[in-house]
Amino acid sequence: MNKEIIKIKDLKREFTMGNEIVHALKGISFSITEGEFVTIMGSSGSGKSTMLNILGCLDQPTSGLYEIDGVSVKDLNRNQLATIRNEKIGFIFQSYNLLARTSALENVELPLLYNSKVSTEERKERAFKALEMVGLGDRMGHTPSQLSGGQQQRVAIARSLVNNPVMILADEATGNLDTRTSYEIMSLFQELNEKGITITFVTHEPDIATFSSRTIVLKDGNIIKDYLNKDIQSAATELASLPLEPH
Ligand SMILES: Nc1ncnc2c1ncn2[C@@H]1O[C@H](COP(=O)(O)OP(=O)(O)OP(=O)(O)O)[C@@H](O)[C@H]1O
Repeated sequence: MNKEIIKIKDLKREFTMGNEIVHALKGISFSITEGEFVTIMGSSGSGKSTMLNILGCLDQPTSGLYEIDGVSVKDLNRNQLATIRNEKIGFIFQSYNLLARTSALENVELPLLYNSKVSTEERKERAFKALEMVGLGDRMGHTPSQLSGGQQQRVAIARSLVNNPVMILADEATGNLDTRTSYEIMSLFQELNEKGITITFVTHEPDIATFSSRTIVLKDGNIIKDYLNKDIQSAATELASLPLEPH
């Protein structure tokens, strides 16, 4: 059986707004095992960002268990959380978050700059290999403005891979791309997943979710569906039956 990368049990996140308590996550439980490609989907206000922030160790739950790669994040201090973020998770954002005047290769090298055990030579070699994995080996000297949106997102994906994280966490990673480029990026995620990379992808777009192998649907802070996308047709049928409001 594959290793559990994410384990969440009865996870709650509450926010205080004046005299009111907002129950953003109402007692969620699920696991993600090594090699899975999971979409967390839901309409606006369903709890996706709250979930993502907790998964990425940017926020802590009010109660419940969250373990990543066997480490319980509860009670970890700031430095320990930062180490988990740097070493165990590769982040990908909607707006790529690349340094503007810096080449693709240097952008991909960034996560390794903080690792004193990696020599300059090894850093460049690993960054180049990551760029090759996303099909941009021939663009390593280009700055972001010399690349298309899809290519910029590929650089960001290479950057997320370079540290060999246990999981990639993508936040609306196709949100700035046209439909064709979005599908190309999702096909790239599928290729990476076939190489064994564990992916958790947050989106509000049902057609994007069909590229993953499993979909977890949130509504009002609860999981209302958690199913395997055995094929595109069954995924589409499942998604069509969901009570999702437009975003
Ligand atoms: N810092 C906060 N303070 C108070 N309430 C919050 C806070 N963050 C989120 N919430 C509330 O928690 C609920 C879930 O919000 P969340 O941002 O996680 O939803 P979402 O699915 O990511 O929505 P969107 O797709 O619009 O970003 C909402 O009711 C929201 O208003």
